[in-house]
Amino acid sequence: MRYILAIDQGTSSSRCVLYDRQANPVAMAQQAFTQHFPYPGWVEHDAEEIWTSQSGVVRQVMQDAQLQPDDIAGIGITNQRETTVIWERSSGKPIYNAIVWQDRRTAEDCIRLKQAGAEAMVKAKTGLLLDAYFSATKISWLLDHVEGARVKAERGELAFGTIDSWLVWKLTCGELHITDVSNAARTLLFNIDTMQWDDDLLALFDIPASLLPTVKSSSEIYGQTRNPEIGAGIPIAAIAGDQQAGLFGQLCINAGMAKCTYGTGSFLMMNTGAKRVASSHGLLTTIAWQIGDQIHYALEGGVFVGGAVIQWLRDGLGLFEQAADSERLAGSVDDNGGVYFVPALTGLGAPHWDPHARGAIFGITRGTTSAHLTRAALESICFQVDEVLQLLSAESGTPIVQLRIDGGASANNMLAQFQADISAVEVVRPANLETTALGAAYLAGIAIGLWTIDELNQKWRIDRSFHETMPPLEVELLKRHWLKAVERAKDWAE
Ligand SMILES: Nc1ncnc2c1ncn2[C@@H]1O[C@H](COP(=O)(O)OP(=O)(O)O)[C@@H](O)[C@H]1O
Ligand SMILES: O=P(O)(O)OC[C@H](O)CO
Repeated sequence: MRYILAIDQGTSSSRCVLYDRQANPVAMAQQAFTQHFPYPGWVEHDAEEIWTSQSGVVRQVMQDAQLQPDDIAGIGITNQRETTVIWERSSGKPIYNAIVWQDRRTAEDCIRLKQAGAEAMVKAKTGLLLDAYFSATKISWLLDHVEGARVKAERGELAFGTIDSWLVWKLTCGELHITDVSNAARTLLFNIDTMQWDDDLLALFDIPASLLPTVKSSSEIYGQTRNPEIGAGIPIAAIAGDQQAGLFGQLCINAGMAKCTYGTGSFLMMNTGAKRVASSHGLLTTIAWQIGDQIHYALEGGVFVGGAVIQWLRDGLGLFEQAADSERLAGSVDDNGGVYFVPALTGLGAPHWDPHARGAIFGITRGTTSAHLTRAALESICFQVDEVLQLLSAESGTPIVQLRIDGGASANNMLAQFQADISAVEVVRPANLETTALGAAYLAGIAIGLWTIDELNQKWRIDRSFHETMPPLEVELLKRHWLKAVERAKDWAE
């Protein structure tokens, strides 16, 4: 019996899931790690702690299932994207904490580059926008602010990687410095037409090419583990960014299929097949995956605060004890009572991209209760997703009729029903909600020859699907108020 091990390195925790030959999950371990917030708007992780938490859960799963390295046919890696690590090639030590995708410290740098007219080129080559979210300005910041870093980088002594590269480096004890196309496509340095690191972009951000990893496909045997903490000789067989792995794990394998992950943020992604669809409304064009020489592109919209608004009601306001209690509380009233909550707690992502927007609650009256507030918060997750969904349908030219959902907040039936109502789509929740790890495992199993895409497609199992029931006039009224609220929350912070 041989197993596939999926490493899922997320923003708040490191997870490991073990799958058997039929791709059934058989063991799982998870460990949270420290979030560092040194200044307002800054978010860092200790890259060494990422490794120790990740290797810890891998060891735990192997122990629980009583496995030796020989029992594992391959490892698939999936990871929080854009988060930037630079380390010394000789010692393998990071020169600074990892700068996390949520970190806004380079927002002003991006504004300056935009004012200098760089955005059109960046967008044409990368499919992305000039925003602090992506890796490039984080790399420049590290080179400019860590003493001696730029000189060392120019001498070829440093390596840059997103979290996948860092994990592969650690797994192979520095033998491999690689990434895959789906992660490279999030750096602002990778040309998604030529599928190469781009000299013009490297010059724009003043980044030496010697820092960069070699770019590989998302599903192939790159090499073997060498690290004694895990065990030697296990093939590393897949790498994909977590949203792209989620799209694959949801088996959205054909053009036009879309998924939404409702986690801390909400991430919508549509497979656009071999076609690169450009957006003129703030969506991102990106690479979904490469298998063999076949590349799938995707159109994406990321909403920064999704389930996190429920966390805030729980931890910041103490309205309930568990996130799941939000469903009962919100369900205790018939409607939102005219309350609209714009959860722009860290600014607004797609499609507005307003770093200066802030959270705001509108329509409060003397009759407003915690139940209305909670209902408005849940609805806000869906309104934000709906804005992206409508744009995805319009810009891709393929109206979304079915949305496959996953992530922690997708367990909330009220949320799923409201999404179906306001977006007029069938919302489908699969039986296995760990789609990110599953996608990484699928990609690894394909590389090893354990299964084919067609076989995987047979494994798709639905937990529940939700259909629209709300009268169109009511939907229109709700959306009109939502848009009014969003406009008022914009451009607040100075
Ligand atoms: N039943 C629920 N209803 C609404 N929100 C929920 C529910 N369960 C979890 N959440 C929210 O989902 C998020 C956790 O989802 P998860 O997929 O684990 O996130 P991540 O991978 O981003 O850490 C939290 O922000 C939490 O508030
Ligand atoms: O770790 P997650 O699930 O919050 O995902 C983070 C995304 O990859 C950021 O782009």
